[in-house]
Amino acid sequence: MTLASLTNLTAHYDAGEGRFHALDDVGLDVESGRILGVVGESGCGKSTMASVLSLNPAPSLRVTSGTLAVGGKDVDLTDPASHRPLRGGTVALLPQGALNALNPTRRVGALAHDILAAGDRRIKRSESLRRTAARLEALELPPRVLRAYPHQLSGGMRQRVVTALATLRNPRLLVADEPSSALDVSSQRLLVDLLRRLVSDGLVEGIVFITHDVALLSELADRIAVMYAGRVVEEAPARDLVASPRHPYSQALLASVLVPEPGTRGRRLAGIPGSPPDLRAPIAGCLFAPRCEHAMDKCTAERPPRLVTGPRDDSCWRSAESEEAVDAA
Ligand SMILES: Nc1ncnc2c1ncn2[C@@H]1O[C@H](COP(=O)(O)OP(=O)(O)OP(=O)(O)O)[C@@H](O)[C@H]1O
Repeated sequence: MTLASLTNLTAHYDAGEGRFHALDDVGLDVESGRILGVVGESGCGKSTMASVLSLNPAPSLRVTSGTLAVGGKDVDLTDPASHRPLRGGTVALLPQGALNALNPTRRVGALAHDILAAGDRRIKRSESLRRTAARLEALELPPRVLRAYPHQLSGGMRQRVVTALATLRNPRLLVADEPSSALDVSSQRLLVDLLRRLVSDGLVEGIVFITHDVALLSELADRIAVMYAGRVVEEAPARDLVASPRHPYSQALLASVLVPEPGTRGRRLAGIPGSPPDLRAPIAGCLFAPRCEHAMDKCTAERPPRLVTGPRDDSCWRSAESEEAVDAA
């Protein structure tokens, strides 16, 4: 069952005399009880999309179209005034950087009370603390954490506290924006286990997990969406996407993290030649065409359609034409 549907999200930043077209007709579906991973290079619009999806759009961002259907409601993403009642309760953000996400001058218990009071102004402090202690325990944190200031906690504990606070109001949809990027490998693993547990225990109904780390997503996510220059270019079940990416950008992205280092058991980061397009001017065709070894004339002239085949879809003229060839045969 679909928990949340994002459709037709288009947004830009005002950049000096022009516009920076950060998101262009982005659409995503999150199934109930599932984790959707979103992956892409730095600057492709992941955090911008996370800010809109979690109903906390970046202040200078102008959303020109977009709807989020979640929990039986259709949210008009161009109208931030309508977002407040849903923020934190229906949709919540698990932000980047656990240390910066916590006010250093307040104890964890006080931060938790503020969050719960935002959803229920009459909640008593004792009730807030009781509920928070239970959530901390579920995340294997001792009750003493309630009295601690953020700087008194280790990095891994802080990340778990941020996770506890973000999910305190049992949001239906949790948007996790690179929450693991600053963590060491063992803290990263704990976080991944924790997020899986939050979904399987029903404390959150679904997660959108944003990262540039495909290897991490291949373990965590049920489905993966690949973003390039403000567009989703491919979406598929995680296993299918990792085993047989269809869009040339997905292929290049996967190759860039999965190239074995000669003579070692490690894996080398291989760059993708060229650089992402300048999004200050509208671009008619496929945004990856200038870097794509398979590009045809059509690719630079016309935006490729989104081709849905079974549980996966991609937006590439090569896929569209081979599908037409199959249909014609
Ligand atoms: N306030 C802003 N004004 C103008 N442009 C911005 C602003 N914030 C972000 N951008 C641009 O929008 C694009 C998308 O940025 P965003 O932070 O969403 O990318 P990202 O995929 O999350 O990158 P990273 O992985 O590095 O966090 C980038 O090219 C960025 O330079």
